[in-house]
Parts: sequence; C-alpha cells; structure tokens
Amino acid sequence: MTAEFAVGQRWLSESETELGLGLITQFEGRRLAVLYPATEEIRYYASHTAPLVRYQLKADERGQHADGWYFTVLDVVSKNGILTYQVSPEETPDQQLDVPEPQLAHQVAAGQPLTRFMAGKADRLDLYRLRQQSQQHLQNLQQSQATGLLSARVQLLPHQLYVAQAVADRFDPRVLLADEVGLGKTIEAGMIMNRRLLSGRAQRVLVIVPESLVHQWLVELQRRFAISFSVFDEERCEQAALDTEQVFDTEQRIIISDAMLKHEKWSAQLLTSHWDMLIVDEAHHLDPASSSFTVVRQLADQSRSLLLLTATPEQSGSEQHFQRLQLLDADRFNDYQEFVKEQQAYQDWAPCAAALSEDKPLTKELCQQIEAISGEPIAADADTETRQARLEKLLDMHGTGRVMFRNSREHVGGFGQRKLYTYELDALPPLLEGDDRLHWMEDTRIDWLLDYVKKQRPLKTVLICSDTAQVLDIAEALRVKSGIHAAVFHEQMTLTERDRAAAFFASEEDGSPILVCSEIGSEGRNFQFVQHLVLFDLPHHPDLLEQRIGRLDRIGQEGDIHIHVPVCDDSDEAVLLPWYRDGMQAFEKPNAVGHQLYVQLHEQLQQVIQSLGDGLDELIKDTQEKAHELREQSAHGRDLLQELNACRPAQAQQILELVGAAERTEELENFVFDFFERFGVDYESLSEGIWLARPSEHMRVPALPGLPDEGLPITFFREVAMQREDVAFLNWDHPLVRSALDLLLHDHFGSTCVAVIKNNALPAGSWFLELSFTSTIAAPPQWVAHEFYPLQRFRVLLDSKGRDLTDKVPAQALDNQCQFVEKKAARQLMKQLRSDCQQLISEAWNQAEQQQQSAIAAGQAALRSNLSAQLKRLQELQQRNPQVRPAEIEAISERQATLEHAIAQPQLSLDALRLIVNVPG
Ligand SMILES: Nc1ncnc2c1ncn2[C@@H]1O[C@H](COP(=O)(O)OP(=O)(O)OP(=O)(O)O)[C@@H](O)[C@H]1O
Repeated sequence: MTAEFAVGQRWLSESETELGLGLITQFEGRRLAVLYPATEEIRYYASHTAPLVRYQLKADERGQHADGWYFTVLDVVSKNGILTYQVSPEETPDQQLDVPEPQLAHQVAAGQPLTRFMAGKADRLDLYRLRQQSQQHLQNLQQSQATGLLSARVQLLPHQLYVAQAVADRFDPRVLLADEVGLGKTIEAGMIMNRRLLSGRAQRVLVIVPESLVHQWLVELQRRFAISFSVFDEERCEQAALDTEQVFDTEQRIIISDAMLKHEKWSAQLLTSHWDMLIVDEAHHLDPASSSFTVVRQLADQSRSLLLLTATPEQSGSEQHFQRLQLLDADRFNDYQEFVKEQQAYQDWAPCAAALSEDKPLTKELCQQIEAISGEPIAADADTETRQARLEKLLDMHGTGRVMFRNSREHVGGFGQRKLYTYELDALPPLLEGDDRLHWMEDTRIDWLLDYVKKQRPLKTVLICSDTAQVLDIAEALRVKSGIHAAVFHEQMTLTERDRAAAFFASEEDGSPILVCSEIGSEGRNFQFVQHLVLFDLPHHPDLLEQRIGRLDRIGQEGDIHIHVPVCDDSDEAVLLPWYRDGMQAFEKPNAVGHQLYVQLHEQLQQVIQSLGDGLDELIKDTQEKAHELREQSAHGRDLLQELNACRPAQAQQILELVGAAERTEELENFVFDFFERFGVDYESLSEGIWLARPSEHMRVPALPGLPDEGLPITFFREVAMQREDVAFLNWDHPLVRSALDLLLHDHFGSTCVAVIKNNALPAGSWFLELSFTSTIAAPPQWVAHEFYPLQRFRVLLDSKGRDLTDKVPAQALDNQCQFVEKKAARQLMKQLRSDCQQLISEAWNQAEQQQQSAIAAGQAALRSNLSAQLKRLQELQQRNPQVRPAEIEAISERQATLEHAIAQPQLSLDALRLIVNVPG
C-alpha cells in the first residue's frame, strides 16, 4: 500500500470490494475519509493501516465515466497525485477527452476477477480448478444432443428416445403421440418438454388432463423429471384472482383438469396468457362439438408447440381423429375427404417400405414403384445404404408421418403374455319394475367374486367395471359379505381420495387385495405391479377393452397378465366375450383394428345382444373375416408406415448409445462431490450407491436451490434411482447440478488464484499469468444460440515479460505442476506483482480477441452449414409432404439471420486469472 493519499484519488477497499470505487474526501494527518458513492457509504481509516488499493487504469484499458459512457484509455497524466485519463469515447472514437479520476464511474463489479485481484482476493487452487471444470461441463451440455433426454428417472428405451429426439428440436413441434396404451407417451412428452425447457425453447407450459390424472401428472413430472408444476383448480384460481387479473401468469408451468375448460371465466383467462407449449393428455376425450374443444383450438392456435396424447386416436371415429389433427395444423388438414383419399393412397406404398426395410432382393415391379414414388432409381440388389436412403425418403413423404407417432407393443417387444380365464355363471334375475339396475345381493357375479378373492389372496387384483354406482355396490358387497375392505377408484372421488386409494391398494403389508375401479376413473393409471385383472363387465367398444387391459399391460410389467371374466347366461357379456375373444382375439394382444370393426359391426352386435345371442355365430364369422382383412391391410399399409416412422431402429439405437455415453456418471460424481466439499455441503454414504447430502453450518452460500435444509438422499445411478423413488437421481440436468454450475459460472467463486510451481529449470521468482476469458452472445432464447456458439473459453498464458506461452505450455501440463499457496503468502505475491500484472492483463485482451475472431468464424460456419442443410431438407420435403408448414421454413431463415447477427457481436469477459510463481525446491 502506498501512503501517498490525496483528496480526489480513487481507491478500492480490499476488504469490502462490493462498496464500489472509493473517493478520498478527506486526508488529514493520519486519518482518511473515503466516500463510496455507489453505495453512499463513508468509511474512516487510519492512513497507515487502511485496507485500500489504488485504482488506476492503464493505456488501452477500458473504463467508464460516471455518466455511463465507456472509453479507451490513451494516456495517463498525474498531477499533484491526481490522475487524468486521456481517453477516446467508444461511441465517438475519433474524439479525445480528458477524464480526471474523480469523474470515473463509481461502480466497479466487485466480483470481476480484475477487481478482486487488485483487492488482493485469491481463491483456493481447488476452487479455481472447479470453476474451470464447470465451464467445460456447461460447454458440453450446451452442445449435447442428450440434454433433457438422459435425466428422466426411467429406463432408456429406444422407441421413446427416438420420438423425443425427433420432436424436441423442431422449431415448433405440433404432434400427436399415439403409442399404444402404456408404452410411455407421458414419458415421451416429458422428455420433449424437458429438452425444450433446458435449451430455452420453452418457458411457459400448460398441461391439460382429465381430472383423474391431474395429480398423477404432477407427481410423475416431479418424480421422473424433477420438474415442478402447479395445479390450478378453481380454488387456486379464485385465490390468485384476488391479487391479479392474469391468474395463469402467476406460474410458468401449470396443470389443469379439462373440467376447467368448461368455465367461461377461467378459459377466457387461459386465452389471455401466453403459452410456449401445450400438452393435452387423453386427447380422444376432446369432442369437436364441445365448448372445451373450441378453447383447446384457440389455445393451440396461440401456442407455438402442441403435444396431443392418446393411445386410441380413432376411438371416436376417423372424422374426429381428423379434427384433432386439425388442431396440429389447420392448413394442412383442411379437407376430410381429401384426407381419407390420401390415407388410402399411402396403403399402396407400404409394400415398397416393407421391402426396403427387409434385406431381400427387390422385384422389378417394386423397383419401378419405388422410383415412381421417390423420384430416384434403385437396383434390385441395392446396398443397405441406398435402401435406407430410399426408405427415409418414402417415410418422409408419408401423410401423417411428421405429425403422428404410433409405436406398438409388437414393434417395441419385451412384453409378457395375456391369458384369459372365463367363468360361466347363471343368468342374472330380471330387473323389477322401476329399478334401473340390480341390487348386488342378487348379482350372481358377487358370490363368484368373493370366492375368487378368497382363493386369489394374497395376490392383488384390479377389477374394472363400467360405472361408479357399480364400483360402490361391489365394494359394499365385499365389505358386508366377507369383511374385505376394497380400495375403490372412480371419477367422483377427489384427487387426494384417489391417491389415497391407490396407495392403500399398493401397500404390501396392510394394503387391500383388490382395487375396484370404474372405466374412466382408472384411465391413464399405472398398475403394472399387478398381474390379475377382473373385468366385471365388458365394454361395448374394443378400444375401451384395450384401455382396461392397458392398466396392467404397460412398460414395467414383468409378468404375464391374467384376465378373469365372469359371464352370466343371457347377459351382454355372453355375446361380447366371444365377439372379442373369437372374433378379434382382443384379449390376447392389442387390437389395432378395434375401432374399424366397431364401426362396421356395432349395429349387428347390438342386434345379437338384444336377441340374446341369436346370430352370434354369424357375427363372429363376419368379425373374423373383417378383422383378417383389416389386419392384412394395416399390417401392410398405414400401420406399417406409421410404425416405421415412429421408430427407425438404426437411428433409435444411435440415440440410445449417444444418451448412454452422455451420462458420464463418474465425471458427474466427481464434480458433485468436489462441489460439495468446496461449498460446505456435508455428505455421507447411506448404502451402496446412495448418499445423504445436507447443508452444513459452513455453507459458502446461504442456500442451494434443490437442497433442502433437512438434507437429500441422492444417487448418480439410474438403476438405483429406478428402484428407490425417494432418492434424488442426480444427473447433468438435475436442478441441483444445474444450480451448482450456475453458481460457479455466474458468481466470483474460483475466479482469482495464486499458485506456485517448483521448477528447477526456471529462475526462482519467475512468474506467469494465466487468464481465462469467456465469450457469450445475447439472442432471444427460442433461437437456441448456444447450439452454434456455446460458452466459449479462451486461455491466454503470459510470462512476466509479456511473452505469449499459450500454445507452448498446455493447460493440463501447467496445472499438474501447480501447488497450493497459503492465503497470506498469496496476498503478499499479489500485492507485489499487482501493477505488473495489470499491464499484462490489458495485453492479454488482444490475444483473447484474436481467439474470439476464430470462434466467431467457426460459429458462423457451423450455423450456415447446419441451418442451410436443415432448410434444404425441409424445402425438399415440402415438395413431397405438404405437412411441412411454411412457418417452419420461415423460422429457419429467421433463426439464421438473428443468430448471424448475434454471433458477430459476442461479449468477451475476463472470467478468471491465476498468478503462478516459480519457487524451486
Ligand atoms: N422408460 C421407462 N422406464 C420405466 N418406466 C416407464 C418407462 N416408460 C414408461 N414407463 C412406465 O410405464 C407406465 C406407462 O407409461 P405412460 O403412462 O407414460 O404410458 P402412456 O402411453 O401415457 O399410457 P396411457 O395410454 O395409459 O395413457 C407408467 O407407469 C410409466 O411410468
């Protein structure tokens, strides 16, 4: 510290850099008054011990005037101890002005490495290293294709990863996820959303689901993806409305039940809010004639992306299916008759697609047909690559290929068998006059059920019947007649009641052996831990039967499914059972043609039911013939194209491998534990692969987002996370890991450091300055600039003479030699070399700027080649498949223009610096 104080000089407080730049206002003998105008604080110091460091800009350095404008220093003149800077303003570089130091801006960024260095603040070597690593990690994450896909607490399944990856990076995805029941549409939607949230493509998300699934979605998103949503029911909306007019703007991610769409007040509010993404589950419930449909259509028009989820898109007919497709793209799907014709036409392509996807020689006729469709010739013995290329082209052209994804169990594989058990019972007694249903005491199925439950115990059973009244009857009968307390589940229960019932049923120790559910109450629910299903009655639509079996036959089901059906003489079931079993094998396996069979045969079915079985044989025969015909058609037609489209195996395998490799579990574990140690988070092993992380009293920051005060059990291993849902699955996308990275990147931790090396080949006391610069660009988040210009890091290594050693001494080699220095010694060294270092730092900026030029050029080149290729592909595709919307193509051009401009103007900052002094041993 120099003792040459003078009023008007600028000094920095070594101990309180956050006060900003100080101005000496009084200096009398041994007492000194310093005003810090930025914080309006005054400090008094004894002049011989004042913890102050002189603030002085050097030629070529950038400074700021108190009026806000920036300048470059040309020269510095000192008169009576006060400095005057000769400067050229950045706005008018030809001008030259004098800026006396009292006129300098009062605020200097306290966290800036240069300010910290001048104030003698050094971090430990390990913290410095951690900062460097975290930048490397962030750079990887910004460019990783696995971001958002690897973080779900799920098994990595190719068909889901394929869909998620194919959809998530589209400019504004609008798709129908229509996998068969239980194949993981929720997971696919969650992955797509997670990737878009993490990349900045989306911020505001609205999920609309049937009332019965609200809580399940909430829990599933939190548990599987660590994403918090808020449920907005009427009560919550009323509450919020007390404080604001824009109720739905009070949260970013919201789940509502579809019942909310019926309320004029709330649906009007929904429409005044902006949404980046809209997800509608069980979309087959959307009846185009309803007011809810109109609200969804308006929301869909406003939202950039839209995901509709349904396992049975055609459950209510192909016209309604078409109307839901209109929500995705009203321009493209504007004529139903045309749509039907197109669907027919695609059937003709299916044999070509089938032949190309197999490895058999092509017939002459097929070659001609493929050439006619794709516009490119193909030889009978074409190699795999050519076949693959033609197949891609063909699938790209397929009508709903870009908007609809439908995976089937058969295609995905790995499911157990479905086994049917039927029980013939006496006829039910006739209804008494005035009654609309039978009292349970007279229902012959009840006695059968009591007997069944007794024999079946302790195995668990899910029973599904058509309506709530029946659910209540069955539960009462079980209680009264055999003291069994059944868990019940129907649409009139509140969410909490339903969750409680599900938990009561699932409990191994004191849970109920049976869960009695209504049709709708159980939709979308997961009971794959159960293998026995009782169908107390049978629905009249094959898609509903499929939905029922799908409660158990889902991903995660490890056994065979046993389906029990009691059938009373002369009942509807006496016709429905053979119709489903013998007519269409609907119990054995998923029934893709159920809806078409229903459309063609339901009148005949009703007649047979009404005439107590008359004409049943004929009905079965007709059903078999039609089922065969339809299956033949769809196996070789639309379904084949849809399946090939929904998951192209080679690409899916590549994505699986890519995501697997991006997990980098060991690296993550090292990073997280290093971080915990540096930031005062305690951790202890609880069991194999599980730790408890807990904030300690020595936390470096008051709190860490994602780490509760009471601690958090964590694991880095997917298998452990899958088995232990109470343990947080830490991965690169987890909020705790992301907040650790953020902290290291946006705060000053580890930004200045002093280290020694012991190198006998170099003179004692020789020193080096290693500087890390970062370069970032500012662009609206939806354009995802970091794909082409991720966080850039430039290293500059100078020796004390200003010689550039950056390329001669690689970072790792130097770091390996660096050793820790005591705090006091570090301060001493910084003080001693401060002025020389400051000179070097301004020289280093030039080097960093040169490196930045190369990064800009590389970023621009990547941007052009990538986006031009995308543009070309979409333009070509648009010629063949009208489902490519003009907006998608325009968006690419707009993205390119915005990002070219942004990449040309990056912001370079000095992020960290390390002084390295040689002290030979
Ligand atoms: N990759 C996976 N790893 C582990 N479990 C999974 C995976 N994918 C799905 N599951 C589980 O399988 C079940 C079915 O998944 P999900 O509910 O997403 O299917 P769905 O297609 O939406 O079903 P539905 O048609 O009934 O709505 C759920 O319990 C889900 O958690």
